[in-house]
Amino acid sequence: MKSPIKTTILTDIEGTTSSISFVKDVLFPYARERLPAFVAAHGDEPQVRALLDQVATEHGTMCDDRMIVETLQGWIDEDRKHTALKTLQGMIWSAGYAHGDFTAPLYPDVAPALRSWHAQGHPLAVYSSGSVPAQQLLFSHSDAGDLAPLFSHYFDTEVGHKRDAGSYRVIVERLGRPPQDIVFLSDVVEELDAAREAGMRTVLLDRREDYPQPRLGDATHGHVRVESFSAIHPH
Ligand SMILES: CSCCC(=O)C(=O)COP(=O)(O)O
Ligand SMILES: [Mg+2]
Repeated sequence: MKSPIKTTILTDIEGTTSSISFVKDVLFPYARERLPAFVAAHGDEPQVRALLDQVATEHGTMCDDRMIVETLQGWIDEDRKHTALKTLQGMIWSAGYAHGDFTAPLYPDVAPALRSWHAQGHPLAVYSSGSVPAQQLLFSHSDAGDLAPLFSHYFDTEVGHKRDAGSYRVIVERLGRPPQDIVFLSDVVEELDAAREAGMRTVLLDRREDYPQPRLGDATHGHVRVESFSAIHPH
């Protein structure tokens, strides 16, 4: 008998697998503080220079490295999901993980669910504003061990922004699955709205730690709402 197609699970990171506080209070300050030294040490490397030049172009005026660093630090403070910033942050976090300055905490329900879904044959993928290398670092240095091999695909803002339906259409194309066979997990209703517009199924993660007021009724925008991965049973 032909085995049924298993739902592909596409997950967000911040507020879905990992607390907002880990990203905002650990990762972002770590990158912010080390940006000046990182740019001084690596600013002449072609890949880093190209990213810094993108920032300078966007800044609009003649910009030296000090101004570029200040611009990037301002973007970190604003939580801008800019692809060049996210790539540079990932490079700085790489050293942080390598030096053991931090590991990546996951909500306690996440690793058991990911392992179980993987064992059942569900393809797993990530879509986060953090760069693909940053996503891989996070899952390979999780408090629950190396989970990176569980995922077959990683997507970042190279496919587009998370609130644009077009980004999810690109992901559908790259996953090679019908959109209705993909379920997107996120804590942000605007992201879920965009995924639903592209035809995906959606689940709102409503984490009590990050969202003390439960989002009920109209606030869920009609998305299935759960508080834990353990309440998700894909087929
Ligand atoms: C890859 S971990 C860092 C996450 C990050 O930089 C970020 O901006 C969070 O975005 P998400 O799309 O995971 O909510
Ligand atoms: Mg999120």
